[in-house]
Amino acid sequence: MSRHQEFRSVQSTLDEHYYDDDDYEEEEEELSAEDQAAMRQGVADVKAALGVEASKVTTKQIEEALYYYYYDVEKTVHYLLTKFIAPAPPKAAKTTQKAKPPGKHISCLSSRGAPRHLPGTSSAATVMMPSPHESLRLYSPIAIPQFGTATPATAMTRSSISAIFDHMPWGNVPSHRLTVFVEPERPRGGLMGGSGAAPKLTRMQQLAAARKKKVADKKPSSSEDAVDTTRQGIQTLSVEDQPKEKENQILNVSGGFGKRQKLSATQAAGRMPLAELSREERQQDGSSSQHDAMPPSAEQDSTAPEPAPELAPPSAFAQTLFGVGAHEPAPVTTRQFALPYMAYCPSLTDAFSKPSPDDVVLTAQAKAGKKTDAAASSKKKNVGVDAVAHDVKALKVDDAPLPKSKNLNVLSEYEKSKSKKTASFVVVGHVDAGKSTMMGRLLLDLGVVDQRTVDKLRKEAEKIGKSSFALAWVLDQRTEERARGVTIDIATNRFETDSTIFTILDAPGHRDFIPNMIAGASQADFAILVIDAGVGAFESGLKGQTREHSLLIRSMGVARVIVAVNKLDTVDWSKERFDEITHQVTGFLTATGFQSKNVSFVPVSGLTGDNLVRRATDPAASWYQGPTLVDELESSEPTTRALNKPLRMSISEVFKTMPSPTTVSGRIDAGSLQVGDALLVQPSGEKAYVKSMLVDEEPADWAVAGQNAILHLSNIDPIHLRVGDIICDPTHPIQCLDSFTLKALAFDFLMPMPVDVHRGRIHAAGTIEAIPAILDKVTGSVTKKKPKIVKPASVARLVVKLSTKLPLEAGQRVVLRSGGETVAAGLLE
Ligand SMILES: Nc1nc2c(ncn2[C@@H]2O[C@H](COP(=O)(O)OP(=O)(O)OP(=O)(O)O)[C@@H](O)[C@H]2O)c(=O)[nH]1
Repeated sequence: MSRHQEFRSVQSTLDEHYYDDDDYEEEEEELSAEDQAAMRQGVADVKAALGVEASKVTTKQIEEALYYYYYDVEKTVHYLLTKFIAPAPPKAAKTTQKAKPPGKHISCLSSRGAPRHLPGTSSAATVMMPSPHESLRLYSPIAIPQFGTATPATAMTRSSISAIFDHMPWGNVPSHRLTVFVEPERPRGGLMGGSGAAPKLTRMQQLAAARKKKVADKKPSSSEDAVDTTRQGIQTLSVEDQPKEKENQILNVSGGFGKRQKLSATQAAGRMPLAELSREERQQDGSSSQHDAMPPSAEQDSTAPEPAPELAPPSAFAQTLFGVGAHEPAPVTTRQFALPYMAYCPSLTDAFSKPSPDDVVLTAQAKAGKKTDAAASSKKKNVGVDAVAHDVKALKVDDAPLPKSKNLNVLSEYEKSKSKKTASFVVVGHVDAGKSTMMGRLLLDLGVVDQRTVDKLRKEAEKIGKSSFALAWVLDQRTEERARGVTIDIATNRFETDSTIFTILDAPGHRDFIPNMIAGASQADFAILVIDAGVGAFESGLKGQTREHSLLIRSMGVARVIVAVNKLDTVDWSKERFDEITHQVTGFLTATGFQSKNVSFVPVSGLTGDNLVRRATDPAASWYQGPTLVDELESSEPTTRALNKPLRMSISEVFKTMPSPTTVSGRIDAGSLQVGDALLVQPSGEKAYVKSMLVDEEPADWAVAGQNAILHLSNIDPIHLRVGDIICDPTHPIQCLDSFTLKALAFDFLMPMPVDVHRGRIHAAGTIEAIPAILDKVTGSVTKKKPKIVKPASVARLVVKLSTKLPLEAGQRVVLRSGGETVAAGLLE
């Protein structure tokens, strides 16, 4: 392909890509009067300048040259001289061919993008000469982009095309006159417009970019190299190079955070950028860097080495990622800013980085034992001694000394002791039956609470319009309970008679608090069932919690119940009313499973105290000459104690006391314990030791089943202790189960269904998974296998699955509730 063909190809490509036919307009109009005048003057001037040589060129040639040089006489003369009058001798054939006026073969672009030729001549046929500026713009490598992206064809031929015009005089423009091309601002968002954000890459471009990034990432020989590279980069980010010592001094005093504060303060004061701040600091130090001293002109000189930019110190995040590096010089550390918690050592990891206190003790004990043997066998070896010394040292640091045990025979101590009997009773009954008032009055009459206290409570109760609840407030001590006038949780108190120490468990009557009532019932030896003798109240109670509570206490193993027929003062101590209630409740209780010999009735008024501690003074009550409530309580024999069984104590409360930050209280259900004993807490599985204890509020060395004890524990964190947990003998631990079989009395229809499982103070979600059998109530033998449903009042064997593991074992009493109702209760098999 000849150069001309090559150029035409390029030209056509450019035309094709950048010019629409619509934009192309032939300028066929005549010269304006102004142009004609300029042309006439130009021709005259050129001819005058050429002198005799003017005869060698035609007027038309002069006009065309003038036109294309915009009437520039000097350029026109130069052109005519070099082209027509005294042309340079041809160098070679090829060059000669090159010297032919290109305008004969090409049409060129004006600055507007249209060919400039003398009006009245054909664009294709007329000699067309691009101005030097136009040729530069067209063929300069930087000129192309202004029209958009060059096609591959133009890119390939661009360099070769520029050579075409090497010989042309208008190509020899002095460098100082060359157009300096400033690349125009690219349209925001690319040629297609858009937001100006990075254009969306195509799938192919994304893949290419990912591949490129992958190759770039692989460049460091190893990951360490990469980290080093990054670290070096971070190091170069440091603002400070010179005033290291001063910086270190500052940090030695205030630490990294102090430095950070200093910087922040300065920045805040001056509102200067970090880079300027750094320079400011250096100047203060009197050690301006070379870079700082450089004048702005020098900084801008392109021949000068690229000045190091003002760099920010590595961010705290970068330092967190890459650290400081042991080999790095101290100044780098001066730019460390303290992050919150950077110096914090998580106690959890530390907690497991060392042996537990128990492990240390056991190891020390084991080694101490071994040491004796080792010393006897080989005294020459001092290794064991060092080990024991180390362990002893560890003991001093980590562990509280273990409580000493007196190694008592607790059961024989209990038998020898002449202490009073102990008994716990739960007070149950329908809401507002008068349970709390009755217990408050009992405590007042027994002298446990003095009259002044009750008067004070009465005044307080009067303020909120609840003066009738003054006695109830002796037990209902919570603000919410007092405000609402209902008991919410079990309230405990204690009193003594001549023969027995009683613990009161005052249960809430409201159906919303049945779980708390169950918790109270699980600790009781017997129960007082309070019935409101008022007209209508008894009847509604029998349908409500009188019935449910009776069922529950029986299911919880309570065999003895004293029925206190209360508020008889409101019915004028009517004997008929009392007899009626006695008759109905006896039938109901015996149907529930209580033996009639274990059920007794006392007509009382909790408000006045009649027949509680003393006999009724109201003459209307003279018809009753039977025992008072306290008499009934004293005559109630507590159930047999499981003294010889493994220790089981359910936790009622966890609290702090002076002798121990970890104190628990509860009733000992089985077994015994003494100070110094090791205990196991389930379900946490944590071990603890009995540091000291109180039994019935008196310091004691031991405690047995049936007693309420307060234990001060050591070597355990309170986090492992919760209300309802079981404290047991580590050698005979209670198991934690998530499935069990229950022999239950149905209070409602039962089938495979979700239930709440209550045992003492703990409860969890569960499901009746299967009903293997219906049992005979008396003999316990199977009457029907795998029933689909269990009717109320039937006894059935149930398989219950729990959502979580609970400390459970055979013989324990469990209550199942569903939809806020008690549906079954029974014994774990
Ligand atoms: N007239 C009379 N009123 C009584 C008697 N006993 C209690 N009351 C009143 O009955 C109301 C309820 O008494 P509480 O002792 O709060 O009843 P409760 O059974 O403990 O209530 P909950 O525990 O919330 O179920 C109070 O206003 C008492 O003054 C009584 O023997 N005679």
